[in-house]
Amino acid sequence: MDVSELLDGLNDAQREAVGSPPCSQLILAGAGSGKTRVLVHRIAWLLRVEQVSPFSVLAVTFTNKAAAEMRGRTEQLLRGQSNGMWIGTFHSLAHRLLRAHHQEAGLPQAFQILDSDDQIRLIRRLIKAMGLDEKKWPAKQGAWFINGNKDEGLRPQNIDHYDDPTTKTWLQIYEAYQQACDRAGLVDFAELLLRAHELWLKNATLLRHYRDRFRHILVDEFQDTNSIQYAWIRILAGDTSHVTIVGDDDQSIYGWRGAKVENIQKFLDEFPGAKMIRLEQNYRSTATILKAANAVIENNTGRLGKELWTDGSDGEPISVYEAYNELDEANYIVNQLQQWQQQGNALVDAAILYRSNAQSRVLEGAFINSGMKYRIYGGVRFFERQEIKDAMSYLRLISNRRDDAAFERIVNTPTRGIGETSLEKVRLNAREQGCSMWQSAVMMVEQKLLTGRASSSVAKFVDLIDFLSDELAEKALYEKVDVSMRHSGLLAMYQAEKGEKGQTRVENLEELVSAAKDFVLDEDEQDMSELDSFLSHAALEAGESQADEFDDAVQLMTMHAAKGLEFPLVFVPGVEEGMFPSMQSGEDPERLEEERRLCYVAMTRAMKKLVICHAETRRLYGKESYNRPSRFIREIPADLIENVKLKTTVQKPTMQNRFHQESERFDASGFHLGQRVNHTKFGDGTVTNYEGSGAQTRIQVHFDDVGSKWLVVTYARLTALG
Ligand SMILES: Nc1ncnc2c1ncn2[C@@H]1O[C@H](COP(=O)(O)OP(=O)(O)OP(=O)(O)O)[C@@H](O)[C@H]1O
Ligand SMILES: [Mg+2]
Repeated sequence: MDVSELLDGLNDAQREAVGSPPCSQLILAGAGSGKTRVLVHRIAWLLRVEQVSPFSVLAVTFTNKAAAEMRGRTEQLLRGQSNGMWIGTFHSLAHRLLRAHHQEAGLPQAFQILDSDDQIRLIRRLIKAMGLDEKKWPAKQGAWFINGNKDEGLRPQNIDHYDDPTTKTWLQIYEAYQQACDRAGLVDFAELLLRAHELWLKNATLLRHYRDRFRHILVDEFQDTNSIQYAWIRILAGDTSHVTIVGDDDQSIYGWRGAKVENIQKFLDEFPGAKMIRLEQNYRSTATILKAANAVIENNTGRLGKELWTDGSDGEPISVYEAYNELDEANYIVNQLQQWQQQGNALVDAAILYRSNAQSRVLEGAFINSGMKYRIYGGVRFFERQEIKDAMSYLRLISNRRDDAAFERIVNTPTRGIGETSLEKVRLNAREQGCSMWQSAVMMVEQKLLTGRASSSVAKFVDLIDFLSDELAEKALYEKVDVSMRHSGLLAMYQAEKGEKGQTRVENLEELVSAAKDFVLDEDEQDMSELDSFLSHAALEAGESQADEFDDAVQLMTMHAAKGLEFPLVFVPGVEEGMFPSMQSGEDPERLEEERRLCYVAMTRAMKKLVICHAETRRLYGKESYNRPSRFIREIPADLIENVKLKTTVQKPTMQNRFHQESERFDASGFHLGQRVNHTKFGDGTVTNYEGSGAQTRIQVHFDDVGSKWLVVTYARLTALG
């Protein structure tokens, strides 16, 4: 057998990691040093050379996208199927386990996943039902408390409240929430992991079975595992399995969500035989990018310490663009991308990585204006869109009547004349009876506990769901989706919604039918109903694969979502104090260091060219702020930077250039962003924004006395000052 291709194209340290006999290993190395590549080759090596059965391999990665890639690349190296291997995220693997052993885990067969949005809604309702003031007890904070404790493996009874009244109340909320979830057969993301862990703690036979099976466990991005994830791997491995972990302490960016970089040290303590391998050559980035990233991360303390070098060329300097405001920044990026395209490059090779999702809106605006294609990872993802969640809720309720979150979402969507008062009665009754909303509704109709109109509306809703579930029992999955959205009136409701938005929603619903048509059960899920499997996939994979996957489009995502990925051209907008590092982290040394690691992650995604932008003023969340460039820019050695200070200019339409719009760019007689101007009525001000072109150009001026106004340049009779 020719296995040389498994080692060809690897350096010595990488070969050692890939080709050693089965053992536990820690591969600790910086960004772009080939950790993920080693992991994939290692799996292939175990299967092809060590003749390990694919059934004995469990591999964990960070996103579904990475998991799909890992499976694809392994199959390529194996020239065939990797059937039997478990590859996935912690969440998807835990989910798989719970599906297979729902009884042992104390879950109903049709249990559903509660996503974070629904989780917050449920908590909000419970807080209200407990008679607490929502302002003092925000649902989001409740979710934080609950998830944070679950990530540490803590149930309410394990948490000490030290007689602190605040903690006591949060605990009560946690308890009420857990009861509601258990009653409804709902499992949130953190619960997936906690239950999967408890399943093994409680069930020795099951644990033994899986321990015997998974003799080879491999974990990518190990620096971002939290306590429960570590515990889950630890108990599964026991003393017999070989565990390979791969990580980089400098890329630990989920501390805020409970990730523990200390798990690396813990691993070394608990697997004393583990081999430690360091990779030091970076194959991803130019020397310039690498030097810059190294210089930034050096400002952190307590690092495990790694040196990265490359024998690649210096490449281009890092561009730092000083924008006037966020619109100027977006326009600049679009311009640069147009040039990139003109040079014969593909858009898909470029990415924009931002600190916060809210930054994408302005960028999207600029892309739409210019007609350039873009794809957002993570924003409002397909399966998280309102209309999709509505449609899925019908399916969820058809599959599981106890799903209160689904019930709440659709009982009056489209409107059926079931008011908040009646619903409140149904809720109250459900609480008193300790039953689901559905049961409570049925009971109240039967016992005539609701007023006439509400009662008949609720009865109709109950009949509708019962009818759908009978009618659709034998139908194909896509028909279930199609018929339920038509019959329930959901489709008609969105068809009646006017304008672009309504149309997009209808298109999305149609897309959902196609998604159902394309859906195939995984080989290991054959014992599950197609519908349940579809619902879980939707919740777990929300949007990671998008409809327009094959279009050439710029990729937009948060820095967090970019982990493990690489792109020839990377833009990082909004690198300002208060944005990045964020306002809250500026003062707190630990959080500041996590922001710096995030900066390191963002910079090291770039292969050839890195462009950093900052704006003098920025409007975000409806507020205007004036920010200094981020300290992270100052931490980059000046000789690696090329400063760009091209302010985008606004075209001033004159009678002449209405007909020759392209011909006249701004010159000394026109306006540009930041320009001081005078208006006969409003006085002096500064140009802060513009949109449109030619005679339609509108500019926004912030007047010293009367604040911001939008003006059509042609009519505004503005004069330039200075
Ligand atoms: N020995 C090698 N020769 C040539 N290219 C390599 C080698 N090792 C890795 N690469 C390439 O370098 C790039 C980075 O590799 P990889 O993504 O595995 O790094 P990583 O350490 O996992 O990075 P990150 O920390 O960002 O996850 C990839 O394009 C990979 O194909
Ligand atoms: Mg990687």
